[in-house]
Amino acid sequence: MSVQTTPGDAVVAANNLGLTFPTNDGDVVALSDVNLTINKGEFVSFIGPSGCGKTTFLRTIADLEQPTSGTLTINGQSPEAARRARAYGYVFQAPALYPWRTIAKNIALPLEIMGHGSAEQAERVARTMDLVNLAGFEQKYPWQLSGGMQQRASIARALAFDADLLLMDEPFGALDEIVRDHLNSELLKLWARTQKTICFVTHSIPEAVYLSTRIVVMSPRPGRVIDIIESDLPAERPLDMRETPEFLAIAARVREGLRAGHSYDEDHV
Ligand SMILES: Nc1ncnc2c1ncn2[C@@H]1O[C@H](COP(=O)(O)OP(=O)(O)OP(=O)(O)O)[C@@H](O)[C@H]1O
Repeated sequence: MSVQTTPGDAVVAANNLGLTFPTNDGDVVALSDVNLTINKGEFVSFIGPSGCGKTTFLRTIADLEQPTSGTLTINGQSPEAARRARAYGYVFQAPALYPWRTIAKNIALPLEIMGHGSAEQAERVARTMDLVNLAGFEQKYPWQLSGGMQQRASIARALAFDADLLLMDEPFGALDEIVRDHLNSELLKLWARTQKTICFVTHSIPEAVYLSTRIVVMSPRPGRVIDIIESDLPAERPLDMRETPEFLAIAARVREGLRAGHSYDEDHV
């Protein structure tokens, strides 16, 4: 399945992308024949059951895994060149903050590694902490913050070097629903303010529909894209939009795609 686009706008372009892991129990096809173009400023969610290759796709974009077939470019470059150019920020499932560093020092760490001067570091830390509504918590340690605040700090860390592309692997999966709702609407505002391109992995249909301009439905064994759903929901999305018929219609289509992927498994396993 592929989506046509103007060449210059493509941030991520996968063509017949495949990735097979050799294991003791035989080959695991984590990605098979993935064709997907993600344009500048899109918010694309990846949804599918465990093992369908969502994380592997993000890790391949980030040059943490190597494709075994097909091609993948980031801003027209190889993943390796994109990594060297710091083309993306990566937010992991768990906040992964260093407990011995303050929140400000955690956010500054990649900037330190990149050799930014201390004034530049301070300016960027202040700006990104403000963006995720954490101003005032600079000198706290991770354990002094709630789970949601820690996850916001890790988003700030990914934003700090101001890459245009943000890769987010189930960042809110471990949070309770109220906090998750709040962070979902915060993330949408942040996306609107920064105009970044976001690739977002989730297991939640409402989360995918609420956040995305496009939803990529994936299925396992082999990991592949089975549907790409365009959202025509307005950019302004209050949380109660999730009860509207338009929202529920998109959610139903995602659910249908997931079900179709599941029956494929039953037929072929
Ligand atoms: N390094 C590895 N070596 C061998 N197999 C791997 C490796 N990494 C991932 N896999 C396998 O590749 C498949 C895709 O894994 P991946 O983590 O991308 O799935 P996922 O959709 O992100 O799952 P989840 O929702 O559980 O995070 C799985 O079958 C997984 O076991």
